Amino acid sequence: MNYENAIEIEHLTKDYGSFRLDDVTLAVPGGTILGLIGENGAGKSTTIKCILNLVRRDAGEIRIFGMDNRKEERAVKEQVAVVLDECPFHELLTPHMVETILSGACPGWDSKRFHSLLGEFELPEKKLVKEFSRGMKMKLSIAAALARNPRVLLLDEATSGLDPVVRDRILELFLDFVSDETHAVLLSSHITSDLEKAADYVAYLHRGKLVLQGAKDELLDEYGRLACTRGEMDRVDPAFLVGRRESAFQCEALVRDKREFRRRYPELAVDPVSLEDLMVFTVRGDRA
Ligand SMILES: Nc1ncnc2c1ncn2[C@@H]1O[C@H](COP(=O)(O)OP(=O)(O)OP(=O)(O)O)[C@@H](O)[C@H]1O
Repeated sequence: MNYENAIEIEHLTKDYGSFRLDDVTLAVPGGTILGLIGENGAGKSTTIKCILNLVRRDAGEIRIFGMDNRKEERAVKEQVAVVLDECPFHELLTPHMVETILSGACPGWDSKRFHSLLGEFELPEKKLVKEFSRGMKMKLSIAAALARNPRVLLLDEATSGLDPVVRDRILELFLDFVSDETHAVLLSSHITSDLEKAADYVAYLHRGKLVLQGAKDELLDEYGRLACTRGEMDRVDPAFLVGRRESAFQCEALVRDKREFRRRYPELAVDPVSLEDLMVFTVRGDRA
């Protein structure tokens, strides 16, 4: 791995007994957004907490722009801002008070940016956090994270409480953020359509293991969706198929190596896939 990478995770393992995050290796190059997808309990938050050192890993290495996240924890913390699915600010604070606290505590704090984001997100500066809706709390957390002027943004389900219009604007802000190659975003989300819009890379965690990862456009290009009769499906080389599902009327499966498949079976139609198809069929394949 080279140090153009903003985040490097190598062989990360965390064993909780009943759950094991198992040998996860991934990299997020500078200037890009990686979408971390996976079902509930797949290990997305555990991965993010390991990057932040909030959870002690059992094995593996994590580097932020080449800095070891344990040996150089302080320097790493200055470069990384995080938005978790819970608002980190006390209920009795106002955005104005949040700014007073964070401007003193965070060396790179950008007051102008914070105020402009508060304005854009229509967040009242003098209202108590406890009177905020879930979406308003999320927006405040995102505004505070961006105003810290980090190089790396980690977002754990940070857009899930937001309406589509606000989510769209926030994705634009993230895309804007990574237009600087010294920045990067790792965004975990169940909303795969958001990742389709914004992510350059996708990593799919399933039961603690990375089952799929790569450049989003390449993954969407490599796979296809096949719907045909059982007789047709039975003729297909199973090596092409992921997560076959049958009903009384038709068979469905994800097809890997779509181009080669089309060459071998020109009579069978293969449709484009979404990230959601990739998730659902891969899990189905695992259960089969
Ligand atoms: N402190 C802990 N002690 C024991 N097990 C834990 C602990 N924290 C998390 N786990 C387990 O680790 C597994 C992965 O949890 P994690 O929160 O990383 O999943 P996730 O992919 O973020 O899920 P979700 O999409 O539901 O937020 C779960 O089975 C969870 O119960």
